[in-house]
Amino acid sequence: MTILIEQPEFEGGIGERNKGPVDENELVLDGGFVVPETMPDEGFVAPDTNSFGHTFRDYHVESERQKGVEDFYRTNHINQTVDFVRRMRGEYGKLNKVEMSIWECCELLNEFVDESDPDLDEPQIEHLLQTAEAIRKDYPDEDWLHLTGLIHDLGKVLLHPAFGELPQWAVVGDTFPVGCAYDESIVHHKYFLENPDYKNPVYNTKYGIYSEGCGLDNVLMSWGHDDYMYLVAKENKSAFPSAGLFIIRYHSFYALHRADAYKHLMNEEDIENLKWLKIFNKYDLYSKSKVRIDVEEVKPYYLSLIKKYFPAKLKW
Ligand SMILES: O[C@H]1[C@H](O)[C@@H](O)[C@H](O)[C@@H](O)[C@H]1O
Ligand SMILES: [Fe+2]
Ligand SMILES: [Fe+2]
Repeated sequence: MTILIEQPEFEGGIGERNKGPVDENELVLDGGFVVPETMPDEGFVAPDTNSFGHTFRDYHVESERQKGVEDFYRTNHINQTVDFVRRMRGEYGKLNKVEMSIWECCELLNEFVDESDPDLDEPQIEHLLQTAEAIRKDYPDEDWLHLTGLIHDLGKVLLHPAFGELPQWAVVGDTFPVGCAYDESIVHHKYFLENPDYKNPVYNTKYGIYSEGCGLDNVLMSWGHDDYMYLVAKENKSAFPSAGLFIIRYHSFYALHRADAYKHLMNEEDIENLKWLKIFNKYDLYSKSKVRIDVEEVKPYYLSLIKKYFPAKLKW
């Protein structure tokens, strides 16, 4: 791994700002993948409870961990503004922090535990492999989807000192559009009241700075591991499909893929890609368990996928 640059300053004064109108990137649909209609008989079975014995994504259960999660969302919702997102995209979109392979990044994540997650407190590499292996059971032929499972959370590397050691609220948790009204279905919605954009008439309407059917790639999402990994995968990809990029960018956008909010911003391509995202979510969420994967055993398979879809070293 080559660390190219010292970490950027986090508060204020970050690099060039994205001043212009929303300048997001194009998602080109490959159209090559058709969602299979039948499922194999014996596949991944989603459990009823998470690794703490609670139902999944229950943000109101009484527990020590849940208090931390609620605290996390309070800070997240207060600070994720249009200005903040533009600043982060401008800075991290340069991809000039580190050069390393995908597998090196998986290993870097070993030390981090996600404070926003009520369902899992294992190191992240476990979660990546659990997700990928669960998908592999049910969709053995969709190797790009296995790889998506492996890499979808790699953006959490923003927590690492080489990436500016961003605070958890700027890296993990559910995501949502900024620049238009925050939908009520977003977890712990009440904390948006203290977000300066909440009172800004340019941003607090149904469409805000967007328009009907403008396409999600034109929408600024709250900043974190999803958007960052999307930028990395998009800029470094050789053969990785756009459905995979879509999953990476929106996998934490539960208001969309679980609550059907923000549909008015979607275009035709988004509607197609959402089918894959909904499939993916099952494995991302319900594979969270205490069952450990033997990393050395599955490593050769994932290295072969990485080689097929990405260059040996990526710019991060
Ligand atoms: O707590 C989790 C976690 O950070 C995941 O990586 C993210 O995708 C989820 O949406 C979030 O709620
Ligand atoms: Fe995630
Ligand atoms: Fe995940």
